[in-house]
Amino acid sequence: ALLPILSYPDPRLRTIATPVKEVTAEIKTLITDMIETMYEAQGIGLAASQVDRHIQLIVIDLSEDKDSPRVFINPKVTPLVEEKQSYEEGCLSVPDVYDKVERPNKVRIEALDQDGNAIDEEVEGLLAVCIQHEMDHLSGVIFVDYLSRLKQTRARDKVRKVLKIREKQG
Ligand SMILES: O=C(O)C[C@@H](Cc1ccccc1)C(=O)SCC(=O)c1ccccc1
Ligand SMILES: [Zn+2]
Repeated sequence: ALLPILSYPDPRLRTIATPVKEVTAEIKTLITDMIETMYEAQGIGLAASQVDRHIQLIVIDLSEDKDSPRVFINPKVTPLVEEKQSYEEGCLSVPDVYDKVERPNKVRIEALDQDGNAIDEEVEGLLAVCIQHEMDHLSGVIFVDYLSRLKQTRARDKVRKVLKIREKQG
């Protein structure tokens, strides 16, 4: 099922997500719904926080054919290099706003997958950027928080406009 995505500056996006204790059937359904919602919204990632579920769960799919989703439960990210790379980020909770954010380009990701198997990988490039962007969501951080006050104000105005247009489209 498609889930509603919270829009900036909704305060619920600032909630700190809690660890997943057990991958229940309900959580497996949530994972399926998040993947469907991510594809429909044309995103490459989605954090549970964005669909108002405050548990440490992320889905990502960087594939061309949108047919290889990855699930990260209770993820932990450790930067592996000092230098930062800047990347033009977007966010499904801040529609039509894109801006550069600097992040470490290579990170170690430790997590569980939906079957409870351990994930422990070194990743770089867009996957590293996306994982750090999603991890921020689980800590109540949104990428516009890294931008200037002026850009944050512009982002709020832009989201308001986009939501009005979407309302009219019904
Ligand atoms: O809001 C989200 O978490 C999804 C977000 C993930 C993300 C995209 C780009 C950089 C970091 C994190 C999106 O999928 S935004 C929409 C999108 O598909 C996209 C935007 C910019 C670059 C590449 C993809
Ligand atoms: Zn986002």
